[in-house]
Amino acid sequence: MIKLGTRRSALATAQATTVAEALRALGHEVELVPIVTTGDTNRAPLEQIGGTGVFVSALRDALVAHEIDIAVHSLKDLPTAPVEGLTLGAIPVREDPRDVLVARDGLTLGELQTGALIGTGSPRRVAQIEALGLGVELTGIRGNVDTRIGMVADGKVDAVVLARAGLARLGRLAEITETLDPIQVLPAPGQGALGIECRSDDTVVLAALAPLDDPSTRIAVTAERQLLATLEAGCTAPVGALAEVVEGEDGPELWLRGALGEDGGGVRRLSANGSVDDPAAVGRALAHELLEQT
Ligand SMILES: NCc1[nH]cc(CCC(=O)O)c1CC(=O)O
Repeated sequence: MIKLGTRRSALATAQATTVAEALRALGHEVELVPIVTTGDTNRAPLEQIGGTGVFVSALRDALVAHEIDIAVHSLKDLPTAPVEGLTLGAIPVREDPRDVLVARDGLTLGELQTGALIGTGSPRRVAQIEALGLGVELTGIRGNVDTRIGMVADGKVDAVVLARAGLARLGRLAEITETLDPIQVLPAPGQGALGIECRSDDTVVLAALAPLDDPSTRIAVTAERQLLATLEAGCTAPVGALAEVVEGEDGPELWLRGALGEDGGGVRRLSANGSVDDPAAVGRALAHELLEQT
């Protein structure tokens, strides 16, 4: 029996259930174990209570304590620093990584007038939307996907920005009014991908997870996460990154785009192509270029 730990939110449960079903389809017995994290019980702004890592540490503690064998994370919430004794046993095929707008009356970003209120608690989304110069107001909000969409329905804000992947997993794609082009808003590193964590010495679970891994997704998110780590940025930092394995003239290549919000407003943006054999090097190099850009 494989014990799979999950947070109780609708999104976390949907993600955990998908992984449990995939493992069951391969003939494994899987039990879901609910875990409560600080991020679920404390409604203060994430920056005050330790960033999105708060969603993760309780699950990691449960893994180390053998209370669970597998933790399913949204990869974008997983801190980049490695944890002794734990490893990502599988990174499955990622969902569409882009951000989306859910606005009143079917509006798109360009149709929101000066002074319109957009709700988002993400410094990355704030930096990139402000840099578009639309004259819209941004206000910090928190809460699960349902709460955030509810703020649009209640008229508290004109629009919210969310990850498309979350809405896909909750069956709520119909509420999207615009999918944002990464040229305007680059998603968070790892957005849309799941990270399935287990103990590094658990050979039985590692073997069970191996068929769920998608090498192209792993390559892409490795570059994105190394870019984030090199910028020494936390999960709530104004950093966007998106990598793809594309077909180049001499075979597959890694294409990485990065965005870094600056203190005084404005966003630095750069792109690079590199080798799929060393995605971390591609992420590191682009991070250094972003830091040197003035
Ligand atoms: N920050 C919370 C969070 N963590 C993962 C997702 C969506 C799913 C994903 O990106 O894999 C979301 C919601 C959102 O940003 O709208």
